[in-house]
Amino acid sequence: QLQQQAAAAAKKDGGGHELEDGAADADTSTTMGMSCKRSEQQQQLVESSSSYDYDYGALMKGVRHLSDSGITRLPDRYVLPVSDRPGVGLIAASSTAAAAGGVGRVKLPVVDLAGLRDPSQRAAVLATLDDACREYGFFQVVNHGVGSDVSGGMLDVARRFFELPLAERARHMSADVRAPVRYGTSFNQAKDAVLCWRDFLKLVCQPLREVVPRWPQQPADLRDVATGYAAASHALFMEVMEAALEALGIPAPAAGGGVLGELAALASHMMTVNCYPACPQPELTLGMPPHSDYGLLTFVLQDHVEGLQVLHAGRWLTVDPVPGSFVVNVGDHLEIYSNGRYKSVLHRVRVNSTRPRISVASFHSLPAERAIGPAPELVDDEAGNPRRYMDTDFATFLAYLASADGKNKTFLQSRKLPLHTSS
Ligand SMILES: O=C(O)CCC(=O)C(=O)O
Ligand SMILES: [Fe+2]
Repeated sequence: QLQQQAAAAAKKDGGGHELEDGAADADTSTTMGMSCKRSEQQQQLVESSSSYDYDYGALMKGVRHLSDSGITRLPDRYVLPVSDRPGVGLIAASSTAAAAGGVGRVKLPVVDLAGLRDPSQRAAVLATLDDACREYGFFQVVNHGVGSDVSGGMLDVARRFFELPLAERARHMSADVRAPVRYGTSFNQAKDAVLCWRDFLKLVCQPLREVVPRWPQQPADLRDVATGYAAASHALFMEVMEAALEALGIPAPAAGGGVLGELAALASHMMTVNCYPACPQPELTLGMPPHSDYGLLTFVLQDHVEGLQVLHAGRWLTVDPVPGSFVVNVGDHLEIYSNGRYKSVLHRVRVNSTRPRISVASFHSLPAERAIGPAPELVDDEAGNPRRYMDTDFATFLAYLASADGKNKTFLQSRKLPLHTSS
């Protein structure tokens, strides 16, 4: 029976794509085509919503294994169609965006947490944060107080995890997307028609005390280091979320109230440790396809190697890595909660031929079953601020996947109220 399942999985893998039409095949010179990629968390939900079986064959060895084996040519499974390759600049349908096209660099707006903590500077920092979330959906935080022992230690233990023998890493492979620990490769290895040049270790971080005993025991310090890092990331998330709510003009609730109170009581938190090894033909593939993130805010810690690109005004901008800073981006839930004021934007990861790259992405949001809609404070028909999104929870997400919408709209687009679909 296992063999049958593996065969079925391999077949789906080869072009099944029943929930994902358009991702690889669509005309990617339009934003719509590009938008069909779902976020990692969304992919997970897809896996959990269909009885999916993995092909535990050669594929599963991942790209670290391929890179270590010294290949000089990119295997066909990783070669993207020409229109999806990273060097192709034309990514938007509109002529202005097409004219802008291409690839550039960006120094993300800087949100200084020391300034945020200083009453005389807080308003100015909030204005920077507000601009960044509207314009880019991305910013970086500095002076955050998370020590280099914590963040540098996390990157270091991540690197050592991927240096473990494959057999040790493979102990954590799991088809159960809710497993507190999961090791794998590509974006959604069971479904990707073209694989991505990425291996990952996914750690569920909530409730922290309960899940840590299920995390890897190798390297021996991983649990300790990742626990400290997860706690720091959660604390940072709470502080930045509080600032974002203030910037949005949502009054601070009485202690324990409002969204912040809910998050303090119960938040969802997942960490993905990404490994992008050196790749023999980086211009033919991607480490991660264009996608948006599903939660409220994502905190990305990256090493000194660039690779993250953000879609802005029709161009892919490479984010300059700033050692010691966190890259923060708005997820789908915050776009909805802010009634469209903040943008959950597409981003992707490029790889290169000489330098392996490690990143750690922490996804923070409300619990999956909590319905999220625009904050009432931000909806005011008379002031020209009608409600722009329907309420959204896990169940509506699954319904979207099963619907025709899932084939040609992003999840976010599918949650927009009809009046505003063109905006
Ligand atoms: O590797 C990166 O810099 C970004 C990772 C990312 O976008 C994700 O994990 O969702
Ligand atoms: Fe992402």
